[in-house]
Amino acid sequence: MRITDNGCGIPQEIVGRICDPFFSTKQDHGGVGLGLTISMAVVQDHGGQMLFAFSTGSGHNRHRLPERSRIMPHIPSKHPIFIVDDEQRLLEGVNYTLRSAGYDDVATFNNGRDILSFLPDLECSLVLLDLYMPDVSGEEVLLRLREECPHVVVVVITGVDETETAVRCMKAGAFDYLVNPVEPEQLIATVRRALSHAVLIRQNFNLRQRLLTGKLDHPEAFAGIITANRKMNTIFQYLEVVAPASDPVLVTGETGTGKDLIVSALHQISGRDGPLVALNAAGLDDNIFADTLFGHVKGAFTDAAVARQGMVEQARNGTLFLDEIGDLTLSSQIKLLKLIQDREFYPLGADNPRQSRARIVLATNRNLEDEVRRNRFRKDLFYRINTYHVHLPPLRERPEDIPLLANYYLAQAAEEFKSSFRHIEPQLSNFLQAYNFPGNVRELRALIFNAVAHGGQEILIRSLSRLLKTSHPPVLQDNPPSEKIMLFPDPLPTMDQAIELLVREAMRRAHGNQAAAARMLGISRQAMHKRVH
Ligand SMILES: Nc1ncnc2c1ncn2[C@@H]1O[C@H](COP(=O)(O)OP(=O)(O)OP(=O)(O)O)[C@@H](O)[C@H]1O
Repeated sequence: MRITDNGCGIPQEIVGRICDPFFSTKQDHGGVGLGLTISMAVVQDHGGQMLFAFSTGSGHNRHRLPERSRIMPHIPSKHPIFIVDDEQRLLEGVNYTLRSAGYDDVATFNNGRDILSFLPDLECSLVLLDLYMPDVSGEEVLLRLREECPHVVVVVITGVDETETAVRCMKAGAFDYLVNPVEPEQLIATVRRALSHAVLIRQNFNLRQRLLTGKLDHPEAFAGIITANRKMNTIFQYLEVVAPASDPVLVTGETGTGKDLIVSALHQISGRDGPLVALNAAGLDDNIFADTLFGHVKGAFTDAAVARQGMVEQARNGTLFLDEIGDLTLSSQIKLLKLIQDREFYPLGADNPRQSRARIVLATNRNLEDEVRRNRFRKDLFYRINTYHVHLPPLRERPEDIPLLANYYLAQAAEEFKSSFRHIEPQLSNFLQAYNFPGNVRELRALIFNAVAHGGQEILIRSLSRLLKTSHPPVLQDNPPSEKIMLFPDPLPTMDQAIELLVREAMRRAHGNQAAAARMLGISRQAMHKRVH
């Protein structure tokens, strides 16, 4: 079902349901040939449902639509803009400028009362508001909008250049205040800024809602990511909020934390109709990077017997995933920055640029801030790709996931090797949790598969014991010191055994320096000396 703002294509049953109490605007686009004069339908995203209004051509009867009939099934609408002005000429002028600039989801209102009749369900992104109107003034509309629809951005456009009024409007929450005559360029630039602001407000709002409910809209997209960790769940919620946007997403985390899985899930919920196309940038020199990404035309260089389509084009309207972005050469970074900023690129040998519609997602296991400090990663590129950023916690910071993942991989390995080792006992789980897994989930998987392939539980215990001897105990780094969690084996060691272990660990970390080890444990040097000997 498609409903457009000129009223065409409105199905009979919907018209039948809502044509009686109608809502009017000054715009008149003609009828739809159903024996009714429908002048406009405004279609909006209404939290999973659709809200729409339409009017007869006469515009005499103005009623608020009853709740029931205004709520319809969801049809996504990108950035609806409402213009409110009692002067027909100005209303049409702004409408025309917006549509000429490609904003075709625009509705017009010739008075403030009509727009207020939609509150609090007004689901547009931006209202361009005249101040001086009969009936209800623009200032009153502004106040009600700020109060009841805080996610809607309001730009005041008025013929009166009064500082006092401008200050009052800005204080009341207007995003900007423009004085007529407004140049088209100025209007478009303001609308662009206001819509970006609206996207941020909405994302913020959605994120808060999700965090409050803790629910996911697309649990199926994350089903392959085994976790019981709260932080991971919050990351899923964040991804659901930013998935429909077009700005880049940066995914960081140590090796083996599941960045690839996250990118697949993000693509799945993005609603994009193109494919997910992935490029691993590690080890690519600048020429190969450019050729792989942008392609070339036939004859671009000696061996270019045929044209090559680059990955940007292959991704179409989908997702372009650039992995190991921290390894890009500086010259490739410039090319990538241009692609992200201008959304266009030149295949090698092409005279004209091509447009890119793909959403760019980037991943790295490096600390990009460090790389920027060391002048190995461009600061401008870092800021440009850092708009949406998720950092996956390492496995040692989500110990509750270790038994889950171990059993998950054990089931797979037991099936593959026809093994009877099919369950990890709690004691063995504790043993696993005592290891810090520098290779994260990938390492855990290899450990389990290797054990099952070579004999089962005994091998797992032996491998783990060997690993534990040379590794640091896993301490959660991001909690305040008083809340640091240490993982203990089961059964617990006795007091003496625990003290002995602590002393040994402190001496190891202090490279045998007793004074330094004593400071670590908060005891005197003499006490340390006694413990060591
Ligand atoms: N939470 C998880 N649930 C199930 N499998 C996982 C999970 N996290 C990671 N894996 C698995 O671990 C392996 C490594 O994951 P992935 O390739 O996504 O890591 P990565 O962070 O991209 O690593 P790298 O930086 O080395 O590319 C894959 O086999 C992946 O399926």
